[in-house]
Amino acid sequence: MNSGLPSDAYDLPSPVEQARKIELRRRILASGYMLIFAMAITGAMAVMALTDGEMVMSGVLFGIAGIILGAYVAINLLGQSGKTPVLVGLLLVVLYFYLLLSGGVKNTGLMWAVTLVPGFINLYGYRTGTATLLAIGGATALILFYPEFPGLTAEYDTSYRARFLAVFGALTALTALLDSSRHQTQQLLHHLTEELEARASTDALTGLVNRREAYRAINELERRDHQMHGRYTVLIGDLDNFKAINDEYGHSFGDRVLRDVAQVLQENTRVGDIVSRWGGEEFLILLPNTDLDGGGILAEKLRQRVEALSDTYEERVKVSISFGVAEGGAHDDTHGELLAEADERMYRAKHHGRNRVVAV
Ligand SMILES: Nc1nc2c(ncn2[C@@H]2O[C@H](COP(=O)(O)OP(=O)(O)OP(=O)(O)O)[C@@H](O)[C@H]2O)c(=O)[nH]1
Repeated sequence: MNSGLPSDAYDLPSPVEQARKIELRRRILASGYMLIFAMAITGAMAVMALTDGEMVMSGVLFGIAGIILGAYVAINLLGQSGKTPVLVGLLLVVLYFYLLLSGGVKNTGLMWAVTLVPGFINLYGYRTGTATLLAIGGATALILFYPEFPGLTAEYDTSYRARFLAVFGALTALTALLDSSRHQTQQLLHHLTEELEARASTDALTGLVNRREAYRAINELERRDHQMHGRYTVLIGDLDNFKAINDEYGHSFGDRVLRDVAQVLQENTRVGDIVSRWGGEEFLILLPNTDLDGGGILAEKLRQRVEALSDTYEERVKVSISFGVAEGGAHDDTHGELLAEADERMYRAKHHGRNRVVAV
């Protein structure tokens, strides 16, 4: 049974998928900027240390700048991936702890933490970013307040340590708050976009795919057809004497018939098939990987099932449908010609007495 809009029938990325890809690209881009920034600052600090005669510090900082440069070049040569932000984060953490322990140039190393906070939240989002920063903050508190922590050569006085931790915590909280509201707005936008997409592609009365979406699917099938030399078939079905049904039993009964017919069409087609409401009482069914013979057999089955609907109503109504069938895949045809052919066959079915299938 075909239970609605097939996800694999035509795989254009949805706006939400596109937004997610953009978000990942943004993070990878942010990683690149962070590396360039870290390299520039570390290089500048190395030069300052050199001019102050702090040869060891200068050498280490030049070394770190070199590693960052190497990472930047490697990432660009090997191609950026979702793992890039993790690698960049690791490098930045190593640099941070080195500066914390050594004090950096003139004991200004801790200032690096100011860029670490927005940087991490930008790289990992507010949840993972905040968790990572809390872990870094905890480790920093341990290093700063553990009596004679091994490896801590920098000298910070007690109020400086306490103030640093308070600023680090406040900065993390504020940045996380800002990013979480950005995240919520983004989620809301994703949700609204999905809803709008669904509404814009669905027929409100029958729940079938609408004409706009059917066109999109035909374009996609046509594109695949050219690429993969596949074939597909279209059925155009039009309810017979529907005006008379409306006139005799009322518009809301007509609506009920339309819904029932839509359900019959969906229940008797495959998941990859696309059943759309093409117009008022007209339906278009797209059958990927199906030839004219297969399409004709299905159309005949659908015709019989629609006819059988008549017995399900208390009203003495006769519901029937006429189908025109045409096959795509003659590679010089455009879908315009294909639809015109199916339409012309459907009108011939009407002309020859209705409630029938014409496939040649
Ligand atoms: N109830 C209802 N009727 C609709 C809807 N959309 C279109 N119609 C009606 O469908 C009828 C179509 O009439 P016609 O185009 O004359 O076709 P027909 O009476 O089915 O005759 P043939 O197609 O020649 O068999 C019109 O009366 C439209 O008002 C709808 O959403 N609900």
